[in-house]
Amino acid sequence: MSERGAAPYPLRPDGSMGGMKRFGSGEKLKPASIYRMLASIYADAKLEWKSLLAAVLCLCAISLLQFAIPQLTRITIDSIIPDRAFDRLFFVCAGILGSAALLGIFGYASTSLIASAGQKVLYKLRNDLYRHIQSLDVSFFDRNRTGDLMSRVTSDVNILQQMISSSMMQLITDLFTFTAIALYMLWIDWRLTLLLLATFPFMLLTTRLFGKRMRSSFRAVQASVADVSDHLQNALTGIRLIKSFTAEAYEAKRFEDRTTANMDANIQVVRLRAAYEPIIDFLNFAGLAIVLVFGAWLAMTDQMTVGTIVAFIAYLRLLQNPIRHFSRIINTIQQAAAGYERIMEIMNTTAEVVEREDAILLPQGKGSIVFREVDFAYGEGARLFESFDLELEGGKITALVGSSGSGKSTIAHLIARFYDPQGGGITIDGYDLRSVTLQSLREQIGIVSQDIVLFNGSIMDNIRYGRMDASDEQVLAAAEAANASRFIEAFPEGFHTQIGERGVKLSGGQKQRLSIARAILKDPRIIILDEATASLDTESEQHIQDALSQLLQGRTCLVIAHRLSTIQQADRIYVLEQGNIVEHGTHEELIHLAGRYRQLYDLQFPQSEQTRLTASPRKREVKAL
Ligand SMILES: Nc1ncnc2c1ncn2[C@@H]1O[C@H](COP(=O)(O)OP(=O)(O)OP(=O)(O)O)[C@@H](O)[C@H]1O
Repeated sequence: MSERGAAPYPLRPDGSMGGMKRFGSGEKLKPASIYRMLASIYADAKLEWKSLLAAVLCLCAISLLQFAIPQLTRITIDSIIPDRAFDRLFFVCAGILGSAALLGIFGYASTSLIASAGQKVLYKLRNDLYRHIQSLDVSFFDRNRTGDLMSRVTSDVNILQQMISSSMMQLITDLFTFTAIALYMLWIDWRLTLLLLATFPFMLLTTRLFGKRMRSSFRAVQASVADVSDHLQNALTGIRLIKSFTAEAYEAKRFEDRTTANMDANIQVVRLRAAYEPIIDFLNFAGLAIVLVFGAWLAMTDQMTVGTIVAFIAYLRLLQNPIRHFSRIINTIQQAAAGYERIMEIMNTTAEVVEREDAILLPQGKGSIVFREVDFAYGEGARLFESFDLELEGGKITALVGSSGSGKSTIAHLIARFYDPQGGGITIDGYDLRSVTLQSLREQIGIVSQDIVLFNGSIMDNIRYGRMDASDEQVLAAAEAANASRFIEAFPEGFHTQIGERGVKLSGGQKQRLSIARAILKDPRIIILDEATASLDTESEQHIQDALSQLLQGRTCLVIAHRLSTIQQADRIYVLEQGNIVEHGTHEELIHLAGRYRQLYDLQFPQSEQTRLTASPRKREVKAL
């Protein structure tokens, strides 16, 4: 197997990740993209239009109540106090308390309605995103970092959630309140109102200037979060490697570099916010000064009552609230828009390996696999195969040997259609892989490799992964055939023993037998063993060999092996070097050919060299290419 894992296939020279761009480079986020985000999110929210409508009505009521309370103050100052109307004080008191209670009720209703509609939209978005990521092909995962993808599904979606649940509601309330109050103030005294509103363009300008800078800082924050989670993911899964190389200090330093970038980006955001808020506060006070000075002059010249000035001051706060909140809301919206773009990048990435519209179900046949004039390169890399031909006879065992990087695993990947060749074609029983559905193709292929993935769950669940609808009896039979029953039953909880991160630990050989049981249960027509016994000791290898011979019976098998002891029974062995077949034949034929295979064999079994010298030099009918 090639070394995939620690550093996935790197970025292209331009820093891009193929289908998907990387973020954090300060690209421009246009208002149009914010609008598109809102439109698309709220298009999804249409499903929830009844709750949204009810929430909007609640918000209107909140705006009216917020407008009404200062009116009570004005009435008290302007008419109740001068008239000494003690009896009306009760109504003022009841009015204020009643309005406050209603504000609470409408606030509760609108918050919970919007929050639950928002949650439902995000639930859908997160699941769509996950489903879409799963539908993308292997090359997408080669190009993109796991931690980065994880942060898109988790933290980017969370930011959107924050925006939908709290910020948007605040924005809507503010807009209603602002419009109602501005109209009222204009009606009462348009000169004072216009004077007051003169500070608003400055506020908007400041918000806009800071908004631009904040946006790129947010992107940097989000990109650094992705870097941190990517590093964590790599380091935690590779903790054994780190320890064996005592690379803890080196890794800690690399982690520190990423957290430093994250800290710097966050500090930048805080600094911007810290500079922005005092400017807005200053403009707010300028508004207050205008109301007080100009209002006092109006009152002194009997053009306005004191009550109206007090109401104006109360309204001023409400009028400024939207702008005040706007900075916070705009932050969240900016963050959400950056997150949304990152999410949409994935959603807009399409798989390269796709099913044709007229794809048919691959019929059950003998399972003969033919590569005809196949050209293949990974991504933009150098060509690995050129006009490559290969035949795997149905129902027979074919082995691939050759030096590391010669392309053995790639052949397995091409058969499973993890990648498509750029030229030529691959057929199974005469059906081009591109003409059949992916499901029907992959259902007929079982892959057992050296890297065994077991999920958190019981042993039973893990074997059943091979065929979800299998009965318990079938799972037990598969485990028996894979020589796994004995060790499974030795656990106190038998097949219900939990494995994975928080369950029991299994040895390499035990894991391997579970993966073979899984493949036996799947009962595929084609089996690919990719270095399946590479890292086992002799004892467990014997168990596994027995299990494997059960698995291989009557199927088309492709065995990729470095250890030549495991493939001597193969019907045909191909020796691959740098994407070319250099020899093929049976084990005996290749030994007598005394070529590359013989060379590899002698390296692994030095005592056979002696045998060779004494063996008759009878030439077999061997094809050496
Ligand atoms: N996903 C990938 N993206 C880019 N290049 C890849 C990818 N997988 C493999 N390669 C490259 O393709 C070549 C063939 O790799 P492959 O894994 O098929 O070799 P192999 O014969 O199976 O090697 P080994 O015996 O070491 O497993 C190597 O040069 C490898 O670096």
